[in-house]
Amino acid sequence: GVHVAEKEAKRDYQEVYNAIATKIRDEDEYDNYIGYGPVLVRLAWHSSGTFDRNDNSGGSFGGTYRFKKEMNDPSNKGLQNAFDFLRPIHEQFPWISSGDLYTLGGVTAVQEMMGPKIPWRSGRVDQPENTVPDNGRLPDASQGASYVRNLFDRLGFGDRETVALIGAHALGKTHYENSGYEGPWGPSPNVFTNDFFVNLLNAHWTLNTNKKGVKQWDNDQGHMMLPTDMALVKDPKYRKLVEEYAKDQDVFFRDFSKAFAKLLENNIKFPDQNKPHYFKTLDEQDL
Ligand code: HEM
Ligand SMILES: Nc1c(Br)cnc2ccccc12
Repeated sequence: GVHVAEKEAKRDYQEVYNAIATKIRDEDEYDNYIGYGPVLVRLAWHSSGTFDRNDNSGGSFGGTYRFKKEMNDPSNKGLQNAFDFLRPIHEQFPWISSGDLYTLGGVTAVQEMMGPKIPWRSGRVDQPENTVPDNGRLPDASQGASYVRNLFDRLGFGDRETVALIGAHALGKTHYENSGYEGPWGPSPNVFTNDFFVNLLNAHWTLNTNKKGVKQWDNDQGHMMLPTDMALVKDPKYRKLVEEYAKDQDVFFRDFSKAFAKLLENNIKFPDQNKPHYFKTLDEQDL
């Protein structure tokens, strides 16, 4: 059922943001100098993406990613790097819940990679191991548009929100050992832009079967797209939205911010007194 967030305690969440942001800035060598930003965004998404609006199960509230059943979900391969990155932050701020930490990590990463401000509320409360949702709720990359539409409908999202959210694939890369997809990183691996949409529309894509027998799209500049990425230009309704975001990065940023905040708060009711935080970036604080 829907969880009720606990009333916000007198805590300095900007301090936690700054600790995460400083660590992202310092540890820049991870993943061939892409850094930890993208994998932190993916952890926030995967810890929230287990939500099912049909029975109000899953979602970020209980921080259940910390249990091996969820950590070992094949869909979560590679996210251990984000979990290990956040461990010393959790030791420094033991009062923050796992769910608040995983989602705050994603918000910090988006903002420090020059993405839009993401409003964030505290109050998630760790839940016990017997509340871990079943594996298999996170999306399969080999599928087409109708699968994507159904999966994001289960998460409570329409077409606009779905296309905006998948725009996060401008960040980071696929890793053979994690998902069976291999690709040199995208056009802007650690800077948040609308390049994913520009790339989708402008490059010449060919479908290849890689060494693991997995089908992926490759282009002449060495970028790759997943079948579910390509579905966004094959489906006429999605394609309209891809064209809109490719033309206007500000509209993409506005829609992404709303959808990402909603994703991280699915299945949670927040008390009115828990106001959304709009965190300052390190640059804005001259740190
Ligand atoms: C149809 C929906 C989606 C599918 C099938 C999908 C699938 C994948 C796959 C297969 C990878 C590569 C993982 C690896 O090999 O390390 C990946 C990476 C990534 N995904 Fe998605 N994803 C989806 C939606 C999203 C959404 C909604 C977000 C965030 C809002 C997101 C953020 C990321 C990021 C940032 C990476 C790069 C991680 C890294 O560089 O380590 N994805 N995704
Ligand atoms: N950089 C990416 C591009 Br460009 C296209 N698709 C992706 C899917 C997952 C992770 C990264 C990417």
